[in-house]
Amino acid sequence: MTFDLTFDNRFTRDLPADTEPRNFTRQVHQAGFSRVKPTPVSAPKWVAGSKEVAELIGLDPKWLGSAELTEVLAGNALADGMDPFAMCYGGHQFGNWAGQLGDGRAINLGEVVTADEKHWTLQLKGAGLTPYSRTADGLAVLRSSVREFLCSEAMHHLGVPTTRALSLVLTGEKVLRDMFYDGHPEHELGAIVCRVAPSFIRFGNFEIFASREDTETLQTLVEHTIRSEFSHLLSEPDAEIGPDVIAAMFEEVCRTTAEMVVHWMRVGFVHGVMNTDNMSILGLTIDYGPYGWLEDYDPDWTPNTTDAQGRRYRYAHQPQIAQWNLVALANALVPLVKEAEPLQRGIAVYVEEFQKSWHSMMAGKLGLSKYESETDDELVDSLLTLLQLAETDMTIFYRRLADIELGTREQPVTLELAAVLRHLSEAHYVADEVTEEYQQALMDWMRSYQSRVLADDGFPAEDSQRRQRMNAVNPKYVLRNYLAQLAIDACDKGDDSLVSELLEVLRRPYDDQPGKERFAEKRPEWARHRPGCSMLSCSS
Ligand SMILES: Nc1ncnc2c1ncn2[C@@H]1O[C@H](COP(=O)(O)OP(=O)(O)OP(=O)(O)O)[C@@H](O)[C@H]1O
Ligand SMILES: [Mg+2]
Repeated sequence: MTFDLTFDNRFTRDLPADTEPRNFTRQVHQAGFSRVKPTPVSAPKWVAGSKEVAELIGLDPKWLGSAELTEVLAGNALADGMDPFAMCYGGHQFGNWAGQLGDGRAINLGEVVTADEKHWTLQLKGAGLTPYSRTADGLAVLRSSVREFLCSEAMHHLGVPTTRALSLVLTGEKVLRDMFYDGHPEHELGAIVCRVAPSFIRFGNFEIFASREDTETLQTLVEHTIRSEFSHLLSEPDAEIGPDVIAAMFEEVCRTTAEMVVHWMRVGFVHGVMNTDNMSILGLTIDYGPYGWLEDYDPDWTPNTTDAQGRRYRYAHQPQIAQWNLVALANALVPLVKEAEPLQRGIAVYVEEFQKSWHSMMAGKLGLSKYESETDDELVDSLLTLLQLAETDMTIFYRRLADIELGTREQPVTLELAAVLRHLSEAHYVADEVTEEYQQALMDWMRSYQSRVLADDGFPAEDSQRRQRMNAVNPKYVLRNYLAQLAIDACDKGDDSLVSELLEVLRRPYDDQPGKERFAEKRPEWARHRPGCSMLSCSS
């Protein structure tokens, strides 16, 4: 079976392979990967697929849902040209070096090469044991697979760099999970997501070889990465890969990582487990585990129950953590770059790039032509304080702010409390918190905002144009935590219609989509403390 796909497996060609052919848990040395086949499953069943991802990799969408493709994407069959393997990587977890981790339940099928010569690695998540499974079972449950599938695609359509998801299938197997780590494991439905990305190389792939002082394999991995993903940095295709090029690659990783995190901040995404093994060398969001979406704007929020104490991966801390992770990557590259200075330059680029992108992102959210530090530092700071003064839904707030008429420089609208509240009340979670003091702060801010908008020389100060600009960067539809949970509840009962409906709505997150407003509403009260809606377990 070929599905008319052509494979060109660069990773397995370029990197040294593990010489042990048997599949058992172990430390794997001086190898980039181990060849391992997905474990066959009893009753594969198609749940959902992404037509855009099929097209991206040159797969005729007619195959989506077919028995033939379901078999392959559930791990029961291989298409011609596939050469399945699990990668060896390490990582810093919650700030500590964790040693070898590796693809413990992800199995790469191979790299599809498209007519325009792009490479796309297909990877099954939850496809069975590998040498890197440690004490776990190599499997994934439907609950976490629905979350990964929907969020990958939602993030892409929001314009956030991310790995993609081609398919979601049920395996027919039961998987035992202790969701709350409280000694009450239960059987859940097993599932597999097929992820797609140009490369799944993580910071941890470099760290593992550096930690073992295996400079040779480290150099091989860096050469492979640069030749296949950063070839634009080479003066000619087979130019030698020395310290300068490696430092240039690092600088680019710093830049793309900064951009990725700014996007997260823009849409209110909290990754939840930003360990270095979950950081992509391409600046893609990877590993949709205990992630969550900010509902009320709370910079200290993290969805990950495992991180509830230290809150290392809370929303507002993500930019610093990304920098910490980049330092870990830099340390891994020191043996090849030889000196620290060029890598420190990369970190400085991260800081600069983040600051710059964050400013233009905030200006965009507010409908300003550009960020002026002199006025806008104060405007943004006071807004972020205001959003916490009364529990305020971040997504709804920015959409509704765009609707408030400010008038023009010649004819400013006189802002009235009642009118402002009419627009914004939908964003407030607790009516009692809209106190007089809050109303005062809100109106003070609204007036400064109005003067700033009307004084903006870069854009014509027309309300309708400002609304259009704001709505292009402030989504109406995000994968609210409780919506994902509703889709999971239905799916658990065999009804996958909500998964498909959400996938469809989230394809156009910035459009109004009449008839779909219920997916843009704030979190209902029942979901405030419900597991899966407000807090997520790592058990997936
Ligand atoms: N059920 C499991 N079986 C085997 N290994 C697992 C399982 N769950 C997690 N791991 C491994 O534990 C490590 C850390 O897990 P983490 O939760 O970051 O990743 P993940 O959700 O499995 O996958 P990915 O990062 O590929 O999206 C990784 O090496 C991962 O492969
Ligand atoms: Mg992971």
